[in-house]
Amino acid sequence: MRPVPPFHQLHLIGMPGAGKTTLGRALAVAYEVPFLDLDEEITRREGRSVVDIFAVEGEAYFREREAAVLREVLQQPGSFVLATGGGTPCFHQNLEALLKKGLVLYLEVPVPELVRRILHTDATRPLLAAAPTAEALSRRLDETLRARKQFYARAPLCCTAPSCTLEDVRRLLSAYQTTG
Ligand SMILES: Nc1ncnc2c1ncn2[C@@H]1O[C@H](COP(=O)(O)OP(=O)(O)O)[C@@H](O)[C@H]1O
Ligand SMILES: O=C(O)C1=C[C@@H](OP(=O)(O)O)[C@@H](O)[C@H](O)C1
Ligand SMILES: [Mg+2]
Repeated sequence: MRPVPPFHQLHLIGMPGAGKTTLGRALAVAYEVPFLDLDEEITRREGRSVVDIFAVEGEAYFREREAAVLREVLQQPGSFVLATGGGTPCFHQNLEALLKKGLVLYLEVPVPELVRRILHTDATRPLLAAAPTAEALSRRLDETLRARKQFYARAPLCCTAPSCTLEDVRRLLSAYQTTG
């Protein structure tokens, strides 16, 4: 019989490169629940990549679609793990929607580690495209984090390990259940 997961919906938030998609997928496997990635859901509905949406329609359009698709996804029945996009909690009252429907976990990763990861990945991140060097990327991420911290800080769960593991999340979930 499938074990009951210690959450109804688990929502991962954090900066680009924090590992939301990677850890989210692993958590879904570990807890035997479906995995949803908000960027993928947007891409599927739009029939084009996030990069294309940003390039052709601009960020405001992307944020509107993101907010609409998020609300749709949050209505899905049953338990699941959701990886949001880095900016998701910061627009259109999305954080309130996330907090209302599930347990929100912030992956807090230091900027130098984000820089290392983003430089080593070939997935394009449109908001960081204007940062051609590691220094520029680092400055850009610092600024972005400064603006977003107020949103991320409202998550009831926060993993501060630079490389958050399944075991770290298990501990956080069990401490959260114990303390209420
Ligand atoms: N814990 C980790 N340690 C090292 N690299 C990681 C870790 N988690 C993710 N990465 C790498 O960082 C990059 C961004 O990960 P991703 O899961 O796409 O982040 P996000 O969805 O938060 O933007 C990918 O190349 C991924 O392989
Ligand atoms: O930080 C952001 O504003 C964004 C992060 C991306 O997701 P990841 O955090 O998964 O890279 C994606 O939603 C879009 O490019 C915008
Ligand atoms: Mg992602």
